[in-house]
Parts: sequence; structure tokens; C-alpha cells
Amino acid sequence: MTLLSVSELSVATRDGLPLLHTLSFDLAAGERLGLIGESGSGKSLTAFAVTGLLPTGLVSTGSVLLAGTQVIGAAERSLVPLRGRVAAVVFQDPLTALDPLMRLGDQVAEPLRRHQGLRGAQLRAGIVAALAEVSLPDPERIASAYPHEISGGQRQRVAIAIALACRPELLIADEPTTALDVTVQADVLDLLDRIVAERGMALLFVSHDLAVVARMTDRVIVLRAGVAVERGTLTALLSAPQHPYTAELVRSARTLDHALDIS
Ligand SMILES: Nc1ncnc2c1ncn2[C@@H]1O[C@H](COP(=O)(O)OP(=O)(O)OP(=O)(O)O)[C@@H](O)[C@H]1O
Repeated sequence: MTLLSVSELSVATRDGLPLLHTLSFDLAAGERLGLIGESGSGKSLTAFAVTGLLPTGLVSTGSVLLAGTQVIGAAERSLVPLRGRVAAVVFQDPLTALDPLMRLGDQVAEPLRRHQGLRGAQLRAGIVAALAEVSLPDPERIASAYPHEISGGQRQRVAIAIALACRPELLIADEPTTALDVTVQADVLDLLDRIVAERGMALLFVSHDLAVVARMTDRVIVLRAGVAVERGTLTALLSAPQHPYTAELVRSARTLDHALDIS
């Protein structure tokens, strides 16, 4: 079943400056797709557009069918039930997803209460289970802490726990580890990989880092200045990039990371 069907999606500013040009792709349940490109190539705009979360001042055209619902031009109220339940987003900076003045347990509780109807002891157990699932040590302590009292990597794990709380069918991860130290980055990628596989979720993984995308997906779209310049399996892309921009991405990633030398 096609979970996300994007057809000729374009995004422009209100005064007509094009930012994303006629992007098309499909994502079936349980499938993974990477979006790669340098800063400003339109990766985040794509992630926002498919969930109907584009900043005001930007206009999208084309078609985005998320679990059969047309997102482009949809009223906000018809998208609310899709967010969290069908598609959830994890952003680069976990602080965007977290309220600094609220205990973490209460923040995890909110979607569990709203979407799963948990209350009382069941809700408390659900909070601890959600924090334990993202491999946070001592989930009871984390639940009573505030965001500033835990590390950046732990904050991203809590943000992931919140995104997963409604059991979404699709996880959109927009540079989820870019703000983290390299060692923490690897742990968070392992965690995402494990949970996406265990739950059979679809994954749209956005990153400027080819090595990171290669770790998480096997099919990618290369975006450059809002245009999809190449698409295919990572193996094909790494061994025989067709577009000069892709070749350059592969070359610079190889310089940084010899682990990509798989050909
Ligand atoms: N609200 C906005 N108004 C006007 N232009 C915008 C807006 N948001 C993004 N853009 C422009 O759209 C283009 C694509 O931005 P986008 O955030 O999707 O890039 P990106 O590939 O995700 O890069 P990064 O990794 O740096 O976030 C950029 O040129 C950016 O300046």
C-alpha cells in the first residue's frame, strides 16, 4: 500500500520565487527513502510540505497524498488527525519539539493520553515504557526532569519517544543527529534503525550527510537547488553516480568516511 504519494510537488514564496520544483516520489508502508542534498536544497521544505507544516508565506502546489488524504490545500483541521498518528516528525534540534518549562514525563504523556486514551497508572506505565523503548537509562528520573537537565542526545531520544507515542506509520526524520556529537549520533541512528524495523514503519530520512543516509536507507533522492537531480539505490549511486553533483557528494563523503568504500 502506498502510504505517501508525492506528485509534482512544488514550493514557492508568495511572490513567486521557486524553492522546490515538481518533486515526485512514493513511499509504501515499511519502505525507507533518503533525501540528500546540501544546505538550502529543499530537504526541510519537502518534510514540511508533506505534513502540511510549511511556514506561512510559502505556497505549495502539486499533490501529496498521505494515507489517501490530500495534504496540499487541505484545511488544518483535516490534517491534525494525520499528524502523529500517520506521520510524525523528528527535527534536528530536539528543543523545537520540547517545552522547556514542562517535565519530560508530562510531555510524553500528552500524546499517550490524547491518542491512546491512557490514564492514571496505565499512563504512568506508558510514559516509562516509552522512555525505556528509546533506551533512556533510569526512565523514572528522566520523566521527572526538565529538558535542560538532560544531555542533547537524551533530549533527542525523548523527542523520538514523543514522535513515536502515537504509533505513526511513517517517521520523517529531518537531520535528526546533525546537532549531536559523533558517538551520540551513531547511537541515535542505531536506535531509529531498530525501532523503525521493529515497528515496520516507513521512514523518510533527510540529511546532508551521505554516510548517515547510507546507514539508514537504501533508496535515495538527491536534491539540488530544489530539483531532484538523481534518484536510485545507494549502491548504484555510490558506484556510478550519474549527475556531476551526486559524484561530488560521493567524492567528498568518501574523503570524510572511508566506510563508504563499498564498491
Ligand atoms: N520561510 C521561508 N521563506 C523563504 N524562503 C525559505 C523559507 N524557508 C526556506 N526557504 C528557502 O528555501 C530553500 C530550501 O530550504 P530548506 O530549509 O528546505 O533547505 P534544506 O535542504 O533543508 O537545508 P538545511 O539543511 O540548511 O535546512 C532555501 O533556499 C531557503 O532559504
